[in-house]
Amino acid sequence: MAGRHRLLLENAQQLVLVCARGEEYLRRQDAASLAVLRDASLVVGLDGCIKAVGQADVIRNQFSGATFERIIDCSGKCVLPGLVDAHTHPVWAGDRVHEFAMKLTGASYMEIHEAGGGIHFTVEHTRKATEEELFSTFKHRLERMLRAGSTLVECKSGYGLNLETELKMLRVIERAKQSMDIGISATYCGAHSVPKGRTAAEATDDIINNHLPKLKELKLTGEIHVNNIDVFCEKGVFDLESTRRILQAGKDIGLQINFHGDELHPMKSAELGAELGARAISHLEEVSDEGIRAMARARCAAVLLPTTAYMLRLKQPQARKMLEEGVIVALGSDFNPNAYCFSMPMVMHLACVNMKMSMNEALAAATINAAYSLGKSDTHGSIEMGKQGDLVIINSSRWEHLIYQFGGHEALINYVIVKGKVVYQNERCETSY
Ligand SMILES: N=CN[C@@H](CCC(=O)O)C(=O)O
Ligand SMILES: [Zn+2]
Repeated sequence: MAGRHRLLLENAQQLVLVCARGEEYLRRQDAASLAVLRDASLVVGLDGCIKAVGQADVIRNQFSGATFERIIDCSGKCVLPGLVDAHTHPVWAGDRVHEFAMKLTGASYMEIHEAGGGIHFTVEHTRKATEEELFSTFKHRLERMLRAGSTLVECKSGYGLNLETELKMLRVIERAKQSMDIGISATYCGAHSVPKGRTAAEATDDIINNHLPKLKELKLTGEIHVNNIDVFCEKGVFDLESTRRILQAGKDIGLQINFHGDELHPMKSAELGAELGARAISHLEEVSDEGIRAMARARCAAVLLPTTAYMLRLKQPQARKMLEEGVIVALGSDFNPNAYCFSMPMVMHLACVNMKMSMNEALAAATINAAYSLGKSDTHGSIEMGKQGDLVIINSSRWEHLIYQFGGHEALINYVIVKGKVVYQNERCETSY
């Protein structure tokens, strides 16, 4: 095939497709065995989409007359799809390192929250920050995520709680969407906590009567494009009935339901999410057996967050039971001032060790299934013809090193590529033996 193309990756030792038959998600056995090619090459076109993937000699013949803007020799290296981080809170001011110290000496997440810290602390600082300050720290965080291999990231608002600051956060997310290489799925999370001085019922009414109509208006004028609606459904935050009202109202204006549920107490969030047609529910440390079955039936993704369970010393979500029951399991970093982790490779490692997932299951959860949780598996999450050319190249001859080397991704990741363009090249990359 002659003509000009953007990128040729040649002769990778392993090319991890994840899946190869246009699957929207992988579950049960399909998540346990991934599609991997050996001695393979890949071509990305000028439109940023994958044009061909296959055995190196076949691709060489097929593209013998073609020219490429860039060619990367991948001998001895592995190529994987860009990682997808299904859950983050990356726009905020005011870190909480002091609370980390409190938690280490025994304070629980909810004790700190009820004493006015936690989310409230971050809300106070985020309300005071300018849009420019928020954008600058957010941009820096996104760059760190990209360097750790994430090419599509879900990003929540939720440290404003009042309309003014929620919109400020969403404008910051929109600006990054328009100006940065990394892909973003934007989530309105105005129901992340009940604002000080209000009841949950008052906050619910405010969201339904004021916040959501404004979001609808801004979508119509093209100023802000929000994809998902989120609520923190938790004892002492938003109960099941308020959660239902907010999520339904969000769905009515075209948002995908993707919310926090069954984290610290069993709330029947999973049952509610399945009933409302939620795309995804995050956390689920306290999900019921019936909730798991309902999620499997409804094809509602479980977004598991290993950093949270680890840092808060919570009981681990029952990943094995979910996988056995046929739930679509995805992973997220949950980056936020409580869980300060940018790295999906470390998240996958924790999911394997603490939640007993296999490395194949963890990679499926951090690629195609995370993409599904954001309604994006038609364009992201696997290396298949027609999908966006979002890729990670690691300097190792076995892809599993990306999970195995805990915290080792900084030396291991050689290139991160978005739409066929190298957006990060690691000069200090080392060969792993
Ligand atoms: N649980 C609720 N929300 C976040 C924590 C946010 C925060 O503590 O600032 C989470 O997913 O872990
Ligand atoms: Zn969260």
